[in-house]
Amino acid sequence: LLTWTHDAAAEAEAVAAVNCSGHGRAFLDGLIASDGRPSCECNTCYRGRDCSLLLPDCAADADSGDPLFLEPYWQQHAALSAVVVSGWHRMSYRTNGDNFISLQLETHLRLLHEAVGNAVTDGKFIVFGSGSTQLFNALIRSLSPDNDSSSSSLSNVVASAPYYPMYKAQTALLDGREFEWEGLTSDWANASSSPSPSTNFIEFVTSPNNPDGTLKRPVLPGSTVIHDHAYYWPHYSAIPAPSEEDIMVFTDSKLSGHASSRFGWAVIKDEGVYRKLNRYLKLNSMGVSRDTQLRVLKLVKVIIAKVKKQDDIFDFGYTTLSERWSKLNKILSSSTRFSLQKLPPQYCSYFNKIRDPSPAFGWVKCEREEDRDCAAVLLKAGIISRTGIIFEAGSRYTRLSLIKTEDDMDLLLQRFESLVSQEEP
Ligand SMILES: C=C(NCc1c(COP(=O)(O)O)cnc(C)c1O)C(=O)O
Repeated sequence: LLTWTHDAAAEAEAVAAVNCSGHGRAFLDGLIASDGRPSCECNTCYRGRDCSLLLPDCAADADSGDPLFLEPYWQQHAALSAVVVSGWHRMSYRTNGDNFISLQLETHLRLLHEAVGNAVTDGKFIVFGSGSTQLFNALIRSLSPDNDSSSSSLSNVVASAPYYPMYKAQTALLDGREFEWEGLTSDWANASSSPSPSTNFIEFVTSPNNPDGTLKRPVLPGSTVIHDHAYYWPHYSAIPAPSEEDIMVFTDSKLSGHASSRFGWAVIKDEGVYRKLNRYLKLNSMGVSRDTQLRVLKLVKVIIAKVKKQDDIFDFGYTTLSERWSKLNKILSSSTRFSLQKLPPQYCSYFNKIRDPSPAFGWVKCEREEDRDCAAVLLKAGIISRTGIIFEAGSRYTRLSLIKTEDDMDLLLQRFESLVSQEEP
């Protein structure tokens, strides 16, 4: 018999029942409409009280990697994935001593990596971040010489193009005396004189890569490598073998799709780096919200319980992305103006089969000499993409997000089909 949770449950179910025509949703903390009920928050190009109006000639927005393709999965598993937060849930600053993490959640993340087979965590430490974004600079500072150390060496932070722009933007913003952004690995790898031994290189290696989905390896010999495995899950990539790197970063934004919960984690081999990281996170934010940790624990438990069983999230995600890729590839197969990255089918230990690629993003190249600004060409055709310039890959490339809502994907396919149909045979 429910007592004090009854009203909270009723409130949550009432909001979930608000009709947004399948082109939006209402939230408990959404704006209140004139009739006193939470408003629908509509998908791109949809408007009206119930999101039923599709704006004509509205641009398809394929810019951000907003992982809403997984929203239907959680709506289909509402009872399993909901969590009620009591008014007195974990009010203290302290959780499990000084590292601010839920031991249950840490245990379940280890179980998840074991079940999926994408990372080895035995004998390694785990640290939580408010998004993996918070962990990038935490790691750079923890891997750089202490500013009070005698060594004058700096950490040169580098990445291979095309790379996730956040690495450069954040490092430049938070630039400290101990480190600075030093550009492309290729410039250093080809440098005539190898970097002086006192120079410490920190290399971001994103595998699978954002924007092009390729599985990447470090380029610079002797560099300290941060392996960003945001997309090393079966939705997006074959899992040939578990990653056993010394520094690995993951995010729930791409695992369950809960980008707004701001939850990432790092798997760290070296205890010294682990301790420095913990100190950074204590001084920077005193840990990740415990409300978020509770919610992520619930989601991870659902994912683990369904691993390799009927309707597990990885099957849902891979099936959804594969269908989207086959439609996009079909449209572009008849184009001589645009091409997409070509990734090989690969054996996946999770599905135990050779599988087609299903990366989160399409990496489009404009092939015509005159189409130098590829993002501008697509924008003119009503497609918002993310220019290759910010990935340091030049303007002839542009990125398409394939992980947004079904509505976004439908609009993108419509606009691209129309654009390609205008090509002279
Ligand atoms: C949302 C997008 N990127 C998220 C991302 C992140 C962000 O993770 P958070 O945990 O949401 O902060 C980390 N690493 C890589 C390689 C990523 O691509 C994007 O590129 O549009």
